[in-house]
Amino acid sequence: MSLELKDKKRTIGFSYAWNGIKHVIRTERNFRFHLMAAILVIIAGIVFHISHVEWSLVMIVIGLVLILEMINTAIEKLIDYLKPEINPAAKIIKDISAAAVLISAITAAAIGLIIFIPKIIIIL
Ligand SMILES: Nc1ncnc2c1ncn2[C@@H]1O[C@H](COP(=O)(O)OP(=O)(O)OP(=O)(O)O)[C@@H](O)[C@H]1O
Repeated sequence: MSLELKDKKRTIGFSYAWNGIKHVIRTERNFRFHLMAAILVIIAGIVFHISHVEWSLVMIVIGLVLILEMINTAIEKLIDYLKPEINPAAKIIKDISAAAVLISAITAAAIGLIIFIPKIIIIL
């Protein structure tokens, strides 16, 4: 495959991914909430001068929550496409997918508290 064709395919791949990101921002309230929370945590990280290791942990959990929120949305859409009617299997698939997001959010909140609470206590 020529270098030019490879570049073109890569650009098209990015544009599809960007399209997916725009879609979840526009349509998913939970995703917007997690994105806002991520922005606030990044601002807090700058304000409190967190360390490189702390930044790495913050970035990992922010990525984890946003990625799982997107996968959850994709699973919901897939189920709605394949099984739009009420169905017990559809229910449990969606419930498990939502539970994955919840666990990632709890993990992120726990890491946020571990990093920021001691810094807030020092200020107070
Ligand atoms: N086809 C279905 N059959 C049975 N239960 C369903 C079905 N679709 C959704 N549910 C139940 O409703 C819950 C909410 O599903 P829904 O697709 O509305 O997602 P949501 O959490 O409201 O996400 P969003 O707000 O992003 O649409 C599911 O977790 C599941 O328990």
